[in-house]
Amino acid sequence: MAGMRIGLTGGIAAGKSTVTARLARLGAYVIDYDALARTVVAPGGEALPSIVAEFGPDALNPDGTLNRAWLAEHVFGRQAEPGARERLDAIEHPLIYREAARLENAHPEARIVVHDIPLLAEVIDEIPFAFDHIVTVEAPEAERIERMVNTRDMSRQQALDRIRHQSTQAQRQAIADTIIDSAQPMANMLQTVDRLYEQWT
Ligand SMILES: CC(C)(COP(=O)(O)OP(=O)(O)OC[C@H]1O[C@@H](n2cnc3c(N)ncnc32)[C@H](O)[C@@H]1O)[C@@H](O)C(=O)NCCC(=O)NCCS
Ligand SMILES: Nc1ncnc2c1ncn2[C@@H]1O[C@H](COP(=O)(O)OP(=O)(O)OP(=O)(O)O)[C@@H](O)[C@H]1O
Repeated sequence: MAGMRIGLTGGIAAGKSTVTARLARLGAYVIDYDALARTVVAPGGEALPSIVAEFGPDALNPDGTLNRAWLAEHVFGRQAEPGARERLDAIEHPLIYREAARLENAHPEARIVVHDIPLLAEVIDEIPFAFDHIVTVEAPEAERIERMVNTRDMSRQQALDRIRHQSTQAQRQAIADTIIDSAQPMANMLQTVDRLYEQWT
């Protein structure tokens, strides 16, 4: 691709979507990996039959859609079998990368392409893209837990379980060349994003 490819990551509820929304407004083309993960498990999506083969028919709701809460409990929950999350990732990740490549190819005009990848630190050695810059959005764990409990209908335990299955801030910072502090006031954070975009263009 002719433009610049940016990898954007951060812990759960750190503020990635807030940052990517701003970047999209400034003109970047954003590829949202959480959205791609939802596409591949949608009815008719390629991952769904493999998930049922791996985790059993309980992984589906009666209407044939993926039972996300059931699966989240079985891959992130206290009682999750060891390796369950890795088995789910092995099904979904190759399909997500293929879809991301297709989207990129469909937007050759984009000068800045942002891959919004919550798990970039986990997949850095397997992902088939090279990034010109890697940005991580970070806020203290206690603040992220508050955000999840207050705005996402998650219990404190569910928030902690999700964090436990992710890379640490130090691991994300080790792969990043830019850190956006999302504990600072929103207006300041957005200004930081605007300045970054200016540097890239
Ligand atoms: C297990 C699933 C069905 C749970 O769905 P749920 O609606 O509860 O969560 P959602 O998809 O909205 O994800 C919210 C956040 O959870 C975290 N998360 C999601 N998957 C994973 C994972 N495999 N490992 C660690 N954290 C994860 C990310 O921070 C993500 O932003 C879903 O997360 C999933 O399909 N995960 C595997 C695919 C994946 O790797 N997704 C991340 C894209 S890189
Ligand atoms: N600088 C900030 N100051 C105050 N609140 C913020 C700031 N940045 C983000 N938030 C808030 O934190 C919450 C989580 O932000 P956002 O949804 O962007 O995170 P995310 O990293 O995309 O989450 P996920 O990992 O679940 O995809 C939102 O309610 C958002 O408004």
